[in-house]
Order: sequence, then structure tokens, then C-alpha cells
Amino acid sequence: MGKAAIDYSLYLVTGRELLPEGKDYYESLEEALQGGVTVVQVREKDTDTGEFVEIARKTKEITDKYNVPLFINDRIDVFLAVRPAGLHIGQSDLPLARARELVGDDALIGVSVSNVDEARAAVAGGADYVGVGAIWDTGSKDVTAKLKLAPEGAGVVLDVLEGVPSVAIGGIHPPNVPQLLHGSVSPVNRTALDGVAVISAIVSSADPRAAAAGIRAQVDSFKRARKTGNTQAVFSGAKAARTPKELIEQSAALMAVVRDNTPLVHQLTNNVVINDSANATLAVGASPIMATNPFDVKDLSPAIGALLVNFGTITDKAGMLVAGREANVNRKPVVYDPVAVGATAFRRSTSKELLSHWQPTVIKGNPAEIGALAESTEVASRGVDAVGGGFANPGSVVKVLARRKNAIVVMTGKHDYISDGETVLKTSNGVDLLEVITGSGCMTGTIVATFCAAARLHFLASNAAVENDSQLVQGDHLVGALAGVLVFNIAAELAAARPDVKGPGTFRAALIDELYNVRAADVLARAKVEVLEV
Ligand SMILES: Nc1ncnc2c1ncn2[C@@H]1O[C@H](COP(=O)(O)OP(=O)(O)OP(=O)(O)O)[C@@H](O)[C@H]1O
Ligand SMILES: Cc1ncsc1CCO
Repeated sequence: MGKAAIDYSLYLVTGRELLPEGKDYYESLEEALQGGVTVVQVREKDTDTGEFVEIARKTKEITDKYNVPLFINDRIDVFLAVRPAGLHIGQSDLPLARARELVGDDALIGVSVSNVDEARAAVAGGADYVGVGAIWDTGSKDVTAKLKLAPEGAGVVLDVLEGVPSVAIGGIHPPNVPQLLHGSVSPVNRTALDGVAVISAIVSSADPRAAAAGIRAQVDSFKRARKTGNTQAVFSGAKAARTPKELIEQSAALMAVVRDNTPLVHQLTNNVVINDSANATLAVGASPIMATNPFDVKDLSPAIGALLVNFGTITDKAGMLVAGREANVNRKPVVYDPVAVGATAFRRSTSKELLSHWQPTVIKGNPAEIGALAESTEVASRGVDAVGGGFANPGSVVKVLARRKNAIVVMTGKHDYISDGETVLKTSNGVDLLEVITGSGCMTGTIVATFCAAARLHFLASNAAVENDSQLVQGDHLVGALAGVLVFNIAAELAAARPDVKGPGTFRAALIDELYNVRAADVLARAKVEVLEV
């Protein structure tokens, strides 16, 4: 088996202890191979050497039949006795250089890495692939119980691999595979995983053939989508740069999509703004549902147009975890508003937990919130508000964060900055009165979610056959986010100009009126959008 020939798409690690009762190990293995497993690693932790060699030998007979390479976990003696394609070692096993001397240059060596330093060492030492993990906790069903690398952490590792193939491992199951593949695209080089490694998702299944086929289809379809550029990592799917005029026209066109389809916008938001947010959603022609219970959200998800998660008062974490995951599974846009995320340690850790559990489509925050997510100290906060002069280079901040989070980033304020990691937009609509009503940022998130629902519907109406399992969400969500920001801020301009508006109280009511009255012509006439070179 030549070194270049390996397809790492679906890497099965064996685990005889995890087999369902009555299921034979070899039968399960063969079915998994028929389902599309492309690499197998035999792992035996407490088995006598003689028995391990016998299991490895029989396993190799089966993998050879399917022309699939076999690796032995950790045990050089077993490797030498059976001579399969390769050996897989962890950080506490035989050192890589010593392993190489023993197995020879023709054998493959895979190395487990859990951070950038280990990855660099594995690459320098000549590893043929790396297993990146643990992505999630594997021991328990609650993958958030212990924070691990998460897709974002894997992405950072992928940037140092210099072309060495990678598989992710740890807590990987069909519902989180698209989140993993999309969320781990690396921030600098845009490298993607070569495959996913699973144990119980296949081994514990009564039907390993179907389990393997399902995950293989997810990986294959992600790889196909990467080739066409039609992935969450390249959100807009737009091949050519667009002018501000084109972007404004595309944004304005989504207003009719909202009114014609009345998308259901599921919102878990804080109890300060809940009523304003629901009314703002209705005013632009969509339908709000402010459901928070996890038992509720699971059934709702297939019917929604978009999800908003705003953790301003963090009262519904369980619902937020389930709602985001279900939205990913159902390929719906997720708008995340990390209100005051930098204000407390609890908020920072809760945000990490949410983002390790699901992939947002858009992250929207004020400069203090975006700064906290970017781990920058350039902008300070006072509670839910940002204070001070802002970032020296706001366009760069949103672009870098968008690439790191694989999400569109919207940073609000007097000017709003929006980026998908490629394009950076600056908008200059809105009025100072927005600063003296509470929840203007929260309402911006609501309207952005509404227009992301429209962006997806618009895409599906013209590309009906394209939606598939590999996609977290489809549609031009750069335009969805832009449309939300423009419609909200232009409605605010119209409201502030009314003679009956005397201050924040009347402005707040007038804002709902003008969200109801604002038309595409107003957006075309008033939108101030620049495309920044960053
Ligand atoms: N001075 C301003 N001029 C124009 N638009 C503004 C101004 N301040 C805020 N906005 C707009 O108001 C909305 C909210 O932005 P802001 O940055 O104030 O959010 P926030 O701090 O998260 O608000 P909150 O915490 O009250 O929800 C955005 O759409 C933004 O464009
Ligand atoms: C004032 C306030 N406190 C928690 S959430 C919220 C709404 C504005 O962000």
C-alpha cells in the first residue's frame, strides 16, 4: 500500500468492548467496511500480546479484502508480527523517531496531537498523518461536560500541518459531523480536515454498515462542497467581488422574501428585550417564537427559518445548547449574540460551551463583545455596553474573527463592520438615539436572523437540489447580515426624523412603526455601504 494512496475520510478505531450485545467483532468490522470505512486502526487496551496479534492478523485479512489500510495502536511488537500499513502512536507511547527506526521508512506512522506544539513536533518528526483531538469529551454523552479542543481548536492545529493529512477524533457522531467539518476550517490557510475518526458511532451500532455509510456521506459531501466553494466556510458562495451597489440591491431584494414567506424566527433571548424583539420581528413581516425549553425546541427546529441565541440574561442555557445543535442538524442559520460576554468569567465560559456545541452562521456584537471573543483588550466594556474610542482597525478585527470562528461577524456601533472572512463591509446608517434605548443591539440581532432566514429561502428557491447533509446552512448570509443591519438602521433613521419623536420613549415606539413601514426603496435610497480593503 503506497503512502500516497490513503483516503482518510472515515477512520474507524476498533473497540470490542463497545459492541452491542451479541454482535460479533469481525462481522461488525466487515459491515462497517461495506458501509464505507476507508481506514481501520485496531485498538486493544488490556489484551494479552498473543491474543492481540491474533485479532490484528484476522482484522488484516478482512481489511485487505476491502483494500483498506490497517493501523495498529501503540504496540510495535504487534505491528512487527502482522506488518499492516502502519502504526499509530500517542504522546505517551514510543517516541516518533524511535518508532520510525523500528517500523522502517515504508510503513506509515500516525501521531495523536492535542495542540499546536504537538502537531509541529509530529510534522517535523515525519508523521504520515495526525489524529487531532479530543474534539469533544468521549466518555460521556454530554459532550459539553468537559471542554475540549472543539472544532475551532482543531482548526488552529490544522494551520501548522504543512500538508500532513489529519483526522479529528473524540466524541464524533453524525449530528456533529457537519459542525466539525465546517467549524474546523483553519483560520489562516483555510485547510480542512481530511477525515473523521469514530469509535462508538460505528462500533456500538446494531447496523454498522448504515452508520458508516451515513458518516461517509457527510464527509464526501463536505469535500464535494469545498471543491465548488459552496460551504459554510465560504458563506456567500459569491465567486466575484461585489460592488456596494450590488450588495445593497441584493439586501433590498430580501425584504420581499421576508414578507412573502413570513419565516418563523426562533429566538432565545434575554428577558429585557423579549417583547421588543418579538414586535420587531413581526413588524418586518416575519413570525417570532420565543421558545426556550429544550423539549420545545427540538420539535420546533425543522419548521423554523432561523435561530437567534442571545445570552443577555443566560437563563436558558439548556435550551440554547439544544436549539443551536438542532439548527445545525436542520441546516438553519444561527445568529449568536454574546451579550456582555467579556463582563464575567461565567459569560466567557458559557460562550465557549455554546460555541463548542454548535456552529453559528453569524456572530453579532458591539465592539466590547467582539473584542472579548477575539481575546483582545483594545475595547473595554461597562456591563452590556462598549466604552471608549473603539478599535484602531475594526475591519481587520471582524475579518480575523470571522476566519477563526468560520462565521460571519457583525460588529455594531455608529458604523457597523461585517465580514465573512474574505469581504469586509462598513455601513454608516443609524442614529444616536439608538444608544439610549436598551436592546437596540439585541433587535439588530433579531432582524439579522430574520434576513438570514430570507437569504436561505432565497437560495433554496433557486437551487432546490443543492441542499444536502454536508451543509450547515446555505444561502448568502453576508447579504442576510447586511440586509438586517441596513433595514434596522434605516428604520431608525425614519423613526428619528418623525415630528412625534421627542426622546427614547417615543423613539422606541416609532422604531417598531418604521420597521413596519420601511420599504426596499428606502434601503436603496439611504443605504451607506463601503467595501473595505483590509
Ligand atoms: N451612534 C450611532 N449611530 C448610528 N447607529 C448606531 C449608533 N449606535 C448604535 N447604532 C446602531 O444601533 C444598533 C445597536 O448597536 P450597539 O452597538 O449600540 O449595540 P449594543 O451595545 O449591543 O446594544 P444593546 O446592548 O443596547 O442591545 C446597531 O444596529 C448599530 O448600527
Ligand atoms: C440591559 C441588559 N442586561 C442584560 S441583557 C440587556 C439588554 C441589552 O443588551
